[in-house]
Amino acid sequence: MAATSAIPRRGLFIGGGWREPSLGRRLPVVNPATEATIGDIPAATAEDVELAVSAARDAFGRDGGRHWSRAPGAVRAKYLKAIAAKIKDKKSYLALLETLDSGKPLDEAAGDMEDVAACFEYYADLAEALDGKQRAPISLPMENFESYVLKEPIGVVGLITPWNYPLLMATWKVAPALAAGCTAVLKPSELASLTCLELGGICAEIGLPPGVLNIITGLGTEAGAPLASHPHVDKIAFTGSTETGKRIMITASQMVKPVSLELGGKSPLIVFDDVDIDKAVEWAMFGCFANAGQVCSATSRLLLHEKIAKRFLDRLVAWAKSIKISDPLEEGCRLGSVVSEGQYQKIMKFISTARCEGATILYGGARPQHLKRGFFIEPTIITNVSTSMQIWREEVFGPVICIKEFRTECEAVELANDTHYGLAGAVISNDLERCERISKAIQSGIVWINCSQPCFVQAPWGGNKRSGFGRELGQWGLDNYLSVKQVTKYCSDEPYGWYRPPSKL
Ligand SMILES: NC(=O)c1ccc[n+]([C@@H]2O[C@H](COP(=O)([O-])OP(=O)(O)OC[C@H]3O[C@@H](n4cnc5c(N)ncnc54)[C@H](O)[C@@H]3O)[C@@H](O)[C@H]2O)c1
Ligand SMILES: C[N+](C)(C)CC=O
Repeated sequence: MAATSAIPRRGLFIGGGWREPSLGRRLPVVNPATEATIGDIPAATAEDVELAVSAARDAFGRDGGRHWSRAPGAVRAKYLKAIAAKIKDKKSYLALLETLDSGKPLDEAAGDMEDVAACFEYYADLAEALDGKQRAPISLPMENFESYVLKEPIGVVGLITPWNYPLLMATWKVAPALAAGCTAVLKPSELASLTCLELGGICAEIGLPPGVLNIITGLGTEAGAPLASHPHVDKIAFTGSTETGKRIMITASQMVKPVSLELGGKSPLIVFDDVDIDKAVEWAMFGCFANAGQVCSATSRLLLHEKIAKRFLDRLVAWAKSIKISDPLEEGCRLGSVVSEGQYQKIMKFISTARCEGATILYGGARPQHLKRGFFIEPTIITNVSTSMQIWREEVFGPVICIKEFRTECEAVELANDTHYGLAGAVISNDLERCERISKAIQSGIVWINCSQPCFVQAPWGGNKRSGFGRELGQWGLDNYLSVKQVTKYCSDEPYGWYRPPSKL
């Protein structure tokens, strides 16, 4: 079957079924590796948001919540496990769609699908465990009172997600939200929505109660903004750029609506002079060239100890030259295209500005000569960078690494923290005590020691500073969708005794 004939034509997934968008508009889907239009997705607007929120609200309260929001966790777990099983069955097909939509190598997309299934399974287990954690007693200093805590689903949640790991980033929100008993409206990125729409098909196949998950595709301004401002949405969980995150926060503040924000980054990787250079080079490459550098936590600022800088850069260039850049469907591809023409232009502009500001493009910086079509960019290594340059300060979200040297540990930490962002950081050294010191000193939500980027569903994920707040994954991911209620009981037979009783008639 030709790859493009695999693109299904979907509607919006609302109330358990497919609907055409109210205004009948659709957006083209462009394969960024070939520049060919391969399909289209529905363009939802405020009218569709209204329908989706209403379906989610009905599902939340249906029959007093007995079938979903107040059902035993084991009931919700059964659905989450069924979704995971379907994802595994359809892994190759979903990976193909993800690659055609986003340009990422097929191997990477297949790995993402495994992570998607694992995330649904993980939150199925947490949904089952939730009931056993209810009514946790609180120890009080007064014997005539007893208190316990209930964890309740927040309500209808709006989930707005980006294009770099389309189905995986959506799953990090959908799985815990559903496990908690919330009902949801998911708005994936207009640049890559195909696999999220397929998730709608899977929900229908496994018989998820209608309205529990609704999926609306469309532009941020037309579909995302009305979702964020909707008065019947109880929380917004957002992953995307810091600029959009700020807008969402302003909108949500009007209704004092809780938000969690997973935003951009400009993360450092510090490499000391006591390391195996080739091993460290591979982590540096994985940290900034995997997924064509379109990774929120990419370690795109490389800090090299001056004693190894020259040797390290020679090896980095040699390794970078050996990366297979090709159509992402080709076996062994390790660098596909970036997601869109807009992203391609944006990255190229960053590179040309770096050059104009006096930085050296040590390697790459252009379209690979053997690829005449598609939004491909060579892995790009930039040196002679000063801390005031745009390339040092701003998130590129492309296969571009910039490098500075340091002499002392103190200088390395200062350079690492010289950013408004605070998502991740990494250190490579054989001195583990030094690594521990640095992991405490780096101002970020995630620190990797002797590696960069590994990500586990059990461990918390999220940033500090302008990288956002709130944590996804692990138990923290479930807590994002639970509201904590204190229940306190007076349990003495005696009157309280604060007021004097009125005299009897
Ligand atoms: N911290 C993390 O875990 C994490 C993970 C992945 C990506 N990211 C960040 O995401 C960014 C790249 O993703 P992107 O380009 O899709 O980001 P983006 O902010 O452009 O878009 C993200 C989502 O927000 C929607 N949106 C846009 N404008 C909106 C508005 N006014 N109101 C409501 N919704 C709106 C978009 O349609 C999309 O669904 C990078 O900055 C990256 O670092 C962060
Ligand atoms: C969290 N991760 C690395 C899968 C995607 C961030 O962009």
